[in-house]
Amino acid sequence: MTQALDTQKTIAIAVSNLNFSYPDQANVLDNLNFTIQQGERVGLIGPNGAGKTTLFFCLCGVLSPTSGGVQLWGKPVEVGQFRPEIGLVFQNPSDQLFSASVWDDVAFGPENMGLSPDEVKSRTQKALHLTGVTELADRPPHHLSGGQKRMVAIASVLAMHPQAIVYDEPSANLDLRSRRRLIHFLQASPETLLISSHDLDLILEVTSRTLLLDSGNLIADGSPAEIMGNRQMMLDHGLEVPYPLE
Ligand SMILES: Nc1ncnc2c1ncn2[C@@H]1O[C@H](COP(=O)(O)OP(=O)(O)OP(=O)(O)O)[C@@H](O)[C@H]1O
Repeated sequence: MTQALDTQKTIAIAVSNLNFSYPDQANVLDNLNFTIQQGERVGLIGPNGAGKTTLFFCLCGVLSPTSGGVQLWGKPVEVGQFRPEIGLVFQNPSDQLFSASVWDDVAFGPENMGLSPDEVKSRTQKALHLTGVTELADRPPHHLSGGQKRMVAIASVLAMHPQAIVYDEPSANLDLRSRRRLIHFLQASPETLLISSHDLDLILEVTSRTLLLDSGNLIADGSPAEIMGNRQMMLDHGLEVPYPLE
């Protein structure tokens, strides 16, 4: 009994019989089942339109599944209910940044969690420091470069102290130096991570388990080498074996 409870405690994300259809697009997610253990670092790969972003929106309660569901640490996700234990870094950081200054954007989450002004300040400072954007604190987010916006968007999520973070295409539009910095940052991140990307080298460097999604179906779930090194399977799903696995 105790052992069963302990095992359950370590499951951070549980997806059960998850189906999702948009009003004009049926079966975008087709009966997905998987769990992610606390502390795991998982890469989600798949061609354009596979359903990766839709899955992330279901995990974070932005979209309500057509049937089935998601549990975070054993508690069902309800659409629209704020779950501070999971954070979502959007594909386009501009979708996440809306305040007059970087500081205000990063402080927004902790403020809305009802934390004391001292705690909000301390979390904001720490998140800006961790992401290396302290010097941008007074700048308007819409004046920043793509790479700077990305790190501010990550800071705004970190300030809420989530235990799991879902990153949607985190290296999109980053130059080589910013991408390398992001990879180092992700490698040092202590949270449970689920990262979707077409940048398979990043997935290889940062994660230790790969989920392959295509047409809303979970095609494969295994080690990065086993999945991304499988030339035929990668080709069948519009992907290529990343260079280090060739
Ligand atoms: N708001 C929407 N309304 C209707 N259909 C949508 C909507 N958003 C996405 N879709 C459709 O759902 C499917 C999955 O899209 P989704 O954005 O989840 O895929 P993705 O794997 O994240 O793709 P990409 O790699 O191109 O970002 C696609 O066929 C897409 O056209």
